[in-house]
Amino acid sequence: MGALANQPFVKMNGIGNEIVVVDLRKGAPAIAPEEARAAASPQGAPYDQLMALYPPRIAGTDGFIRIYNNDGSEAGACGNGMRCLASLVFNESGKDALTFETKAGILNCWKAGDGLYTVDMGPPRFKWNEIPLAEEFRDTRAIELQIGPIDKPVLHSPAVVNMGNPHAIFWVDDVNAYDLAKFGPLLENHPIFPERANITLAHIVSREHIVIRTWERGAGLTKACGSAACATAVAAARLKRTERKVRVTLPGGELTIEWRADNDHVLMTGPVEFEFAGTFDPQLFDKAPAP
Ligand SMILES: N[C@H](CCC[C@H](N)C(=O)O)C(=O)O
Repeated sequence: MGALANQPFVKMNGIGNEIVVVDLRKGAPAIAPEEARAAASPQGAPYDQLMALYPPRIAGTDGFIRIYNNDGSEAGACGNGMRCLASLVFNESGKDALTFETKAGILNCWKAGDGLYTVDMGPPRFKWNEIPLAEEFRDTRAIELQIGPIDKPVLHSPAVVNMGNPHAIFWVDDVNAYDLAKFGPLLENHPIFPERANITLAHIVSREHIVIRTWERGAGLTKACGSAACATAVAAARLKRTERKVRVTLPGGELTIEWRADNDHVLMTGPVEFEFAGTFDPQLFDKAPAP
């Protein structure tokens, strides 16, 4: 019958990034793309990302997490979703620190006080074939890619970073001055990105503050993308335009991102919000929409 029929879920958000968490620790098959799309429909629980928690596969971890975008595709990492899911497991377990296995690696989470949670997103990756890009670029701090007229590009020379998923960051003076709903899908699906990419517009306000807006791979415009905030902070620090610890303002709120010098890991700290709990109606999945 699939994984989600009759399954209880929790609807949350991480600074406006719409997250649904399902606890499949009792065991369930992997979620099929059409099931993920049906679950995200208005009759289900509309979300940007669905976080599915499975039993641990590695001793010492608290679970294995698979992450789905609302178009049914699977994501390696989701920073905001990790905080939401971790907050539920913190409440249930009374632990102070949690470790989860994801497709992007093993991630640690801990309580940062004042209702904030920190996720260690691991180290960023910069090699062209790790992003991945379709062709070799030696310097991924700025790659040759532009959109708009050739002699007067609208957006150009993004930094690219893999933060558990592929990101391209375009530096601009005003993140609201561009039609991201128009340029986002073109860039997300550009042939230079064989696995597509999350597309971010970033304005560096000061050495400690960046403002961003993101078109997410597989989910479109969202109010916040945690891994994009991490990727942007790292890309700006690589260009020596910011410190390694910055405040990142997203349409839905603020995150603190720190790229540690000692172990190269990126730490993301922010709040979570509980919205409501529900159960997926099995009928949703009888007539799962075709791709
Ligand atoms: N919203 C997420 C990122 C989802 C990434 C996803 N769109 C992909 O790479 O497929 C976050 O807070 O990090």
